[in-house]
Amino acid sequence: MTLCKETEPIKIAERVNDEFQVLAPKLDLDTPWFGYISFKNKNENFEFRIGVHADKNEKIIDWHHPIAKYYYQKLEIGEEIELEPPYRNIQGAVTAYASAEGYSGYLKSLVWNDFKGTAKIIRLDDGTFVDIHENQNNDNTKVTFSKPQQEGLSDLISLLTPEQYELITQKTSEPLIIQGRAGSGKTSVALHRVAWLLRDENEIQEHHKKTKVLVVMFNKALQCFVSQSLKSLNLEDKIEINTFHTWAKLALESVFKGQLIPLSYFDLKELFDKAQFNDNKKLGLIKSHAGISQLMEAFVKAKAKKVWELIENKIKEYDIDGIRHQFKRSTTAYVQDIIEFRKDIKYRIAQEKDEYEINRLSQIEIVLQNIYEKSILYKEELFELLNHWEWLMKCIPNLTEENAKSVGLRQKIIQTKDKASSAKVGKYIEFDDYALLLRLVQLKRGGLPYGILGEEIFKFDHLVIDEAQDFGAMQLLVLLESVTSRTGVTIVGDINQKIAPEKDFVGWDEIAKLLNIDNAKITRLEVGHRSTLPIMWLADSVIGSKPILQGRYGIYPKIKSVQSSKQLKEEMIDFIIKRVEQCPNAHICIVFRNKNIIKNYLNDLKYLLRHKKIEVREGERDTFSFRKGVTITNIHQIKGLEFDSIIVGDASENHWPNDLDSCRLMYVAITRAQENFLALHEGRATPLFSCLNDPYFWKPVERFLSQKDFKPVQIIQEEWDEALSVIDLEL
Ligand SMILES: Nc1ncnc2c1ncn2[C@@H]1O[C@H](COP(=O)(O)OP(=O)(O)OP(=O)(O)O)[C@@H](O)[C@H]1O
Repeated sequence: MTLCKETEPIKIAERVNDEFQVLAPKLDLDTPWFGYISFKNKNENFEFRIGVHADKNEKIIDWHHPIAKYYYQKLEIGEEIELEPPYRNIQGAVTAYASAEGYSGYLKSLVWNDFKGTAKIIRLDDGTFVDIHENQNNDNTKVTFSKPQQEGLSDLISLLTPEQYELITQKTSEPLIIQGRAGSGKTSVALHRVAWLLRDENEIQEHHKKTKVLVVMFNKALQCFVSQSLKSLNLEDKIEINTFHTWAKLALESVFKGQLIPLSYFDLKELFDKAQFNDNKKLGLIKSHAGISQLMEAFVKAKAKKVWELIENKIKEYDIDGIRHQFKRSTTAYVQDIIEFRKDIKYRIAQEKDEYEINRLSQIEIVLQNIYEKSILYKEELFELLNHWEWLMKCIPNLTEENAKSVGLRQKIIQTKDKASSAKVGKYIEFDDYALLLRLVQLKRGGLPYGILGEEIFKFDHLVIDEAQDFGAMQLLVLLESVTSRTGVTIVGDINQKIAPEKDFVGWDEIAKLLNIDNAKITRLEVGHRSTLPIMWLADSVIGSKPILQGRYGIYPKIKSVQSSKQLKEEMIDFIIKRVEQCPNAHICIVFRNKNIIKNYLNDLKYLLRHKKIEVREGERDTFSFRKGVTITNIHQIKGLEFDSIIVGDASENHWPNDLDSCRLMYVAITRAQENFLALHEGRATPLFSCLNDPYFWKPVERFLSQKDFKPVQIIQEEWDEALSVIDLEL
């Protein structure tokens, strides 16, 4: 079916709708294709439809195809394109391009661009099509259509901006570091990049035993949210996606085979209280300092030297043919070297017939086995390392002797809990020890062990770190060492959303240094796509960031004062009922900074909304549900997530004073909202919203939104120079 010959956008949408109904059942997709581009030269018209999957018979190319690049580049109508080989015979001027979104085989929306301009057509619930581009206004309730239920990151293959497309398709010869505004698509770009790389056989070979791509984040609920989007990206079962905590725990369990017991925050508190030890948070922080890594490296190097001297000494009388000299002696990975050495000796024994030779080699094997067993006492070595206060002071700048000694004492309390009298340490560790132990294993083995016997080393081909701002230096280092090449990494984050204040973020330049590429390109994504422009404007003002006038129109965020908690609940109910009437699939999140009051609201709201068939539930870690309805949760659960609407239920000064942590947490809360943001407060309002007292605060947004198409006005340098050039001076 040719679309480019039709000139009426509504008719085009109807034709696409017919096409979708025929193709969708066959291609088994909501949206059989999502992108369209046509171009024309003197002799020919070319038309391409772009989909997630190619279908030759239906003339659909997939989004990896080189021609799809022109769709993503959002060329100007009339712009000439000439394809690179082998498609050189395809060339002409762009006549139209469009993006389409379907739902259950029907066209849901179509953005059509041709020489007449842009049309944005949507299908209403009654099956008719309207062009909403012409009728845009600030009220998102005027055009009613069913927003589909969203249970994971929405699929945006069709919507990628040219900048996002370029990042996704960047080769792995360079690491990708992206920082950017909330909702600018960082997580989405990282996942699409993995999907892109997994399609390209030259980049990542799929491994038949273990997945070769690791995606790590900090927040459990975000991991669940993102996991729900993997199917549409064709990434299900192809990647490992985990929180750092779970990934590190699993990795350590395979090393220690059940000999580790992590201590919770409460266990630690009890331990320190009992020992009358002041658990100074700062002391815990020392463990995630990059200096410890240098110390560890020096420590392992020294051990390696000693161990090889010992091996030399012990086996020289049996090693008449100098086998020991044939083996690799890495500066740090001596445990792996011993494993290889022992494997070879075992092989020689198996081949040998001569009894004397077998005995001789067996003696060597016994020595190696004994030394190997003593070399994998990682917990004991960590204990030794942290109890050397002089070493700690050398590697961590400005560390006082008192604090250095306290680090050791603290470690003693943890690691000697319930230990057997014959052992140096017990089974207990704290969360920060995960990274330290893994790093120690990596140094001594050259990577993390893998395979039934644990003798092989496994590395990922590609690593994605999401929410990088919440990782400590040691955790980042462990992750970066788990990937084959440091260029095979995608790291994304936003310092304004740092909600783990106890960890010092190493900074973007430092990450580039850790990657050993000091000049690595750090890309910044500026446009927030999740929230409307008014919501982003407020969020940027809360963190004092320079706002940008770009984005979707929408209604203004509200802050309301209430007199009692009864009235607060009434306001919530009123908001929820109205919003669900407008948008039945909306997922509304009520968020509190104070975790302890959630249960109280949960029960009351369940009761008050019982007749409206609106589900109310608590959101917590991996039990977080992303279905329509109401989720009540605390601020630390929602980073990276998105909701139709956000209500902050305790927006008073008590809970949200004007400090850095509050600013960042409030920024996270505001930017989770796609359409609506409401803050309610009993008592004095948080000073974070004082910008709203400025009568001019919304003026720039109002002016911008009143423009017909919301493109920011760009002034190019020449225009600027020309406008300001002074030719005659009237003196
Ligand atoms: N080019 C785009 N067009 C339309 N929507 C987009 C685009 N890019 C991203 N989005 C949408 O914006 C939302 C935010 O995307 P994503 O979660 O990837 O951003 P983020 O930068 O990781 O956000 P945050 O920092 O807040 O976690 C998602 O719903 C995503 O589908």
